[in-house]
Amino acid sequence: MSKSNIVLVGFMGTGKSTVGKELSNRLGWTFTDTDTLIEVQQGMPISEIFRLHGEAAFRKAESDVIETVLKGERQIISTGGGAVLAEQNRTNMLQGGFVVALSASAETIIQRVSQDQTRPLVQGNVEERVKTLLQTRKHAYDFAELIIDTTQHPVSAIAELIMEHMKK
Ligand SMILES: Nc1ncnc2c1ncn2[C@@H]1O[C@H](COP(=O)(O)OP(=O)(O)O)[C@@H](O)[C@H]1O
Ligand SMILES: O=C(O)C1=C[C@@H](OP(=O)(O)O)[C@@H](O)[C@H](O)C1
Ligand SMILES: [Mg+2]
Repeated sequence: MSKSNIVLVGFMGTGKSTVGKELSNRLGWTFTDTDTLIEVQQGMPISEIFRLHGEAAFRKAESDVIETVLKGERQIISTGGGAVLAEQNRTNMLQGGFVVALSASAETIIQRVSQDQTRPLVQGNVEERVKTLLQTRKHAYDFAELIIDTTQHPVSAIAELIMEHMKK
């Protein structure tokens, strides 16, 4: 494989953080979750960053982290669901890594994100918020080099699919 990082993108709840950890364990590559890095840098959870500083400040931090992290190599980089919205981030991802998009059915996403109520963009009526955002971001992940629907697959199978693809 010519590219030295794997970048996971996709809507909230498609499994980027979970699959990223699994891939990192299997490949022995460093695991980096951009959300976790931002939380460590700012010393507070994502929900607090949104609440105290607003989404725009979070997006700026996210772009900075993506640019910095992509300078390294042999990393599995799990991004947040909105990281792909900025064109510069998409350009950096494609330049610095092999970009894999994870997807899932709306029902699956609703079920998965309902179990963890910390995501600031899907507070309140989770079903309605997810459906609206899914519509807004319908084509946001199309730029990826590989797209995997995770609805019917366990995490281990998704990691294997990605590893199989890297061998080609
Ligand atoms: N393939 C899968 N099958 C079943 N549950 C999954 C799968 N991938 C992730 N999950 C679960 O869905 C939830 C969201 O996963 P997470 O990795 O945080 O997604 P993301 O980082 O894309 O928002 C977690 O509870 C996780 O255990
Ligand atoms: O879709 C989004 O805009 C967001 C997704 C979250 O990450 P996950 O996709 O890992 O849940 C996190 O970055 C933040 O809450 C915003
Ligand atoms: Mg995540």
